[in-house]
Amino acid sequence: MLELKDVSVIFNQGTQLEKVALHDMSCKIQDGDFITLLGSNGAGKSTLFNVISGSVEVSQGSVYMDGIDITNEKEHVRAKNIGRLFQNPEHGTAKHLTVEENLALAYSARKRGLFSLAVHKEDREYFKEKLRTLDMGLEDRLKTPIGLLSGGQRQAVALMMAVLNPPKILLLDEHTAALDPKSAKKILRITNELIEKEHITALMITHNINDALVNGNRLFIMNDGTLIQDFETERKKQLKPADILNYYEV
Ligand SMILES: Nc1ncnc2c1ncn2[C@@H]1O[C@H](COP(=O)(O)OP(=O)(O)OP(=O)(O)O)[C@@H](O)[C@H]1O
Repeated sequence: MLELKDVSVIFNQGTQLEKVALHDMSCKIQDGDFITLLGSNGAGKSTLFNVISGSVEVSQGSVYMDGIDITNEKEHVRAKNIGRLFQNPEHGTAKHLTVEENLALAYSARKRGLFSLAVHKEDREYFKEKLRTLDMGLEDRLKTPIGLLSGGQRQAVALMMAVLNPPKILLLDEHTAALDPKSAKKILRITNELIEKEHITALMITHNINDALVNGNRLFIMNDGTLIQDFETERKKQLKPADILNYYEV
């Protein structure tokens, strides 16, 4: 379980540029939750992800994972338990490296705690088997530099990299927003399958209200650095897109 207790993030504190990006935020994320996250631009969604991944220091409050205080744990240490995907598939994959080298980097980092490009024979078979489940023919592209793949194919590999040795928490930061509608749908379907199969706890930021409603078991709505709504399973099921629009400032 992941818990945030009274977490505030204040950028440029004490200067004219001071910005409270998260304001006294508290929430409990249970194992197996798949939370979709909506909110207007600047609401603090990515900052929340940065707090969870450890790439931004909290100004106040605490973060706990499985009851252990990880507030001061460094990002690279947390990376063993936390996978993250970004809007741009280029973020998180190395374009000059082949598909299998990218997978090897991610695999060695989480499995052995070090970065290695070496692809062991048994690892190659494992990567092939995993890529086959995507049903995109990527198992035959292991030796292709990843920069030559389409955005959708590259995001599918990035997703696989994030869930090799399944992390406890998967952070999806608008990971389908840069893809064409068909690829976006496919990546979202694969995301759901992987989350379910590997029992991963996930949070997904999206600006697509429909995606936020049909995916996941819980919905967070943020505004101005605050969590203003937390819809649990049954309440979420009853929501219509028009209900959501009321939470956006006009
Ligand atoms: N490193 C930083 N330095 C200063 N201000 C920042 C920094 N990172 C974020 N902010 C500010 O904090 C606020 C929250 O930003 P954040 O990126 O978390 O919002 P968001 O909800 O993810 O927005 P979007 O939907 O546009 O991606 C914004 O006003 C943003 O400008």
